Amino acid sequence: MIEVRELTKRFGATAAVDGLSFTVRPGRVTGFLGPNGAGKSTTMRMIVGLDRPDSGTATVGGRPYRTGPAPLCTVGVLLEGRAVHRGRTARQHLLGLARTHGISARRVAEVLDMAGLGGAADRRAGGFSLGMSQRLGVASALLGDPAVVILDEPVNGLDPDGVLWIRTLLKDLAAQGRTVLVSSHLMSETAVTADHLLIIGGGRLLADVGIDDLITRAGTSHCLVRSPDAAVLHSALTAAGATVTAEDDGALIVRGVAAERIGTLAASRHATLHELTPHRASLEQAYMDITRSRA
Ligand SMILES: Nc1ncnc2c1ncn2[C@@H]1O[C@H](COP(=O)(O)OP(=O)(O)OP(=O)(O)O)[C@@H](O)[C@H]1O
Repeated sequence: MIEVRELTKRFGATAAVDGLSFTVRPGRVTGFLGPNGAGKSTTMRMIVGLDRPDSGTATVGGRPYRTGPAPLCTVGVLLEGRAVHRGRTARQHLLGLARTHGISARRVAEVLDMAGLGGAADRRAGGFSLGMSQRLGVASALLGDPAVVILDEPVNGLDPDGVLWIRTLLKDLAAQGRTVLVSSHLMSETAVTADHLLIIGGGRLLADVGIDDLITRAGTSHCLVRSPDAAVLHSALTAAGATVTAEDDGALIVRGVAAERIGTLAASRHATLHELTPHRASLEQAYMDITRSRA
C-alpha cells in the first residue's frame, strides 16, 4: 500500500504538487492520470525519495521508502529518463543491480525473458531503442520481486507488441496481489488496464474514482431514435421536456430524457421505433471534463 498525505512540492513559483493525498491499494491497477505537467512524475519521485517534499508524507508499506532495508525488493520503480550505463549490456546492468541486493543470476535471466530481452541480453544498452530501454527499465523494476510497483509512463516508446506486453503484465502483477501505480496522460491507454484512477491537475487531486464509477458518472449523453413516426415523437418528446434535434437522414438526437422514457412515450403514442440507441459519454470526455473544470 502507498499512502500519500498532504504532499507538497514547489519549484520556484510553480507548485508542482499541491497538498496531494491518496492511498494506492494492493490487488488492483491504479492509473495515475493527468495532463503534461500535472505533477505525476514529481509525486512518484517523492514516493521513492528522489525528491524531498516541502511538506507532507509519502509511505510505502507504512514506512518512508528510503528507510527500508532492501528498496529493490520492496518497491520496483520505472521513472522516465532512468539512466543506464550505455557501455554495459542489459545483463551486466541487471547483474550489477542484483549484486547490491543479494539477488541471484537466475532471477536476472528470468526478468530478461519476462521483458522479452532474452535475445538482446548481451547487447550494449547504449544501442537500445527507446522501447528496448523501457523494457530494460521494467525488468530492473521487477528484479527484486517487489510487492509495490511504480511505473511512470511505461508504454512510452513501445511498439504495439510492447504495449500489449505492458497491459498484460500490469494486470498480472495486480492479480498476484501487488500494489501497482502506473502514470499516463492518456485516458484511452489507462482505461484498458486500470481498475482505479487517481486524476490530478495542477498538482491537486481532481478525482479518486473506480473506473466503473467513472463510466456510470459519465452517464448517457444522448439517445439516437429512428422511427417512421418521427414527427409524432418529436413533438411528444419536446412536450416531455427533451431537447430533440432532427438529423438530415430523419433520425432524432434526443437529450435530457432516458431511453426507457422514450420507449414508453413511443408506445403510448403508438409510434413505431426502428432504433433506440443510448450513447454513453466517453471516458475520454469525462476525463477532459474533470481536468478542465477543476484544474
Ligand atoms: N526539477 C524541476 N525544476 C523545475 N520545475 C520542475 C522540475 N520538475 C518538475 N517541474 C515542474 O513541475 C510541474 C510538474 O511536473 P511533472 O514532471 O511532475 O509533471 P507530470 O505530470 O509528470 O508531466 P508529464 O506528463 O509531462 O511528465 C511542471 O510544471 C514542471 O515544469
